[in-house]
Amino acid sequence: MGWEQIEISVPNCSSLQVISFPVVQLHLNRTAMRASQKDFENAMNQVKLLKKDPGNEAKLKLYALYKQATEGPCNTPKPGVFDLINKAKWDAWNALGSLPKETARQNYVDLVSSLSPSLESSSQVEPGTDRKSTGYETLMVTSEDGITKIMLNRPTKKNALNVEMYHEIMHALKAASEDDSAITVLTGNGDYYSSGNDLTNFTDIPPGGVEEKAKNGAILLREFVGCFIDFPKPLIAMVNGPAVGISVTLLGLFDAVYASDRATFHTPFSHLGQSPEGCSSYTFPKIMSPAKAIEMLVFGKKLTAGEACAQGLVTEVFPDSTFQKEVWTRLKAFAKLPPNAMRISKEIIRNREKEKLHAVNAEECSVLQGRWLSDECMNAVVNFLSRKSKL
Ligand SMILES: CCCCCC/C=C/C(=O)SCCNC(=O)CCNC(=O)[C@H](O)C(C)(C)COP(=O)(O)OP(=O)(O)OC[C@H]1O[C@@H](n2cnc3c(N)ncnc32)[C@H](O)[C@@H]1OP(=O)(O)O
Repeated sequence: MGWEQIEISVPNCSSLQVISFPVVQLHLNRTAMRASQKDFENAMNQVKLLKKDPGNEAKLKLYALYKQATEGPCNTPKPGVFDLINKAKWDAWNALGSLPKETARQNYVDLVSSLSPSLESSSQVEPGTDRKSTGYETLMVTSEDGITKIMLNRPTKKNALNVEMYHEIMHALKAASEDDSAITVLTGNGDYYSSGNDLTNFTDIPPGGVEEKAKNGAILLREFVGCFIDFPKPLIAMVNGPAVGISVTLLGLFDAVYASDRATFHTPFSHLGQSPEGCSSYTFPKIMSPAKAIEMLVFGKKLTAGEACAQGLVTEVFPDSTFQKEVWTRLKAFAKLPPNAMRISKEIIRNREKEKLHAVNAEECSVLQGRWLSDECMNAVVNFLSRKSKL
């Protein structure tokens, strides 16, 4: 690891002290952080180029965010009262509590950018533009021909949804609901549509323990699913490959689902000691009959694209070789229709169900919060993470 000495004066200590500040972090889990490493490294390099000393407060904040972003919440013993430098560093890090690593990384980049306004980070958007195409760590978002495309972009992780991705999808949906596009499309980059919830989300336990983790997860999930329930424009899923877990259940909230014949649809909730979400406990029985919904949601039966289409979950299936071309041609034609008429028609079709869907969402999240604390769930996650089991 490379270290750069940064001088810092500590309150109650008259002399200038020196702390070591990591500028290269070779110990990072490179795979997990790959998407953000460039911005993060750029920001670390920018720190070295600062013309003015940012002051102790900012330096401690940078240190704390760096540690949180790379190691997670502070869990080292508190230094003694006379160890002033290390105590100040520890206090700053510890004050970040359970702030997610991804947020800490972004805050670090933002802080560096605010300290050096002339040095723009590559993750920053240009003035006057929104976050389309740039600024997302886990998504590629573009807007063209009246269509906003939100592409899940963690192909090496089969587009598993980590905490950052949940937040970014909510942000992208909000932006799409306000932009001038007529329709919005969600799809995946690479061979998968999505492998569902990132099971490593369960590993980052905050100081409040697993109960706090489960509570925060339920709050996030409720807000996330709520964005799909309330999305005002036609929302279309282009299922380019296998879909698992929450990426399947949410499909019941889309207005059309087009699938490649390579796609499969799998909700192995019982195998994972979990229970259905995404309003699927309500939408799936309505879409495909209670018995078929139970085969999927309770027994974890995996459907082919053809089967999912026969049961009404998928609108139409296309050969993989022509999937992109055929679906985009169709979507471009849809996007030329009068946008207000489409929005109003969607509203009249969906609105009377909205209240019910929000109630279902709340109930599912509350049940899941309990499930996440069960031995059945914890064992399933541990088995996956220790590579003892896959779907
Ligand atoms: C705020 C919380 C909200 C929670 C909402 C509740 C949501 C519930 C669900 O979505 S349940 C579904 C959870 N998903 C899974 O159980 C899938 C687990 N993954 C697998 O079983 C397999 O990875 C696979 C079948 C999807 C693909 O298998 P294979 O083709 O053999 O590829 P790899 O297993 O080698 O995967 C490549 C790479 O991706 C990582 N990865 C894949 N899926 C996930 C995942 N869901 N979570 C975390 N990581 C995942 C995998 O570990 C490999 O990483 P590596 O190369 O080893 O670093």
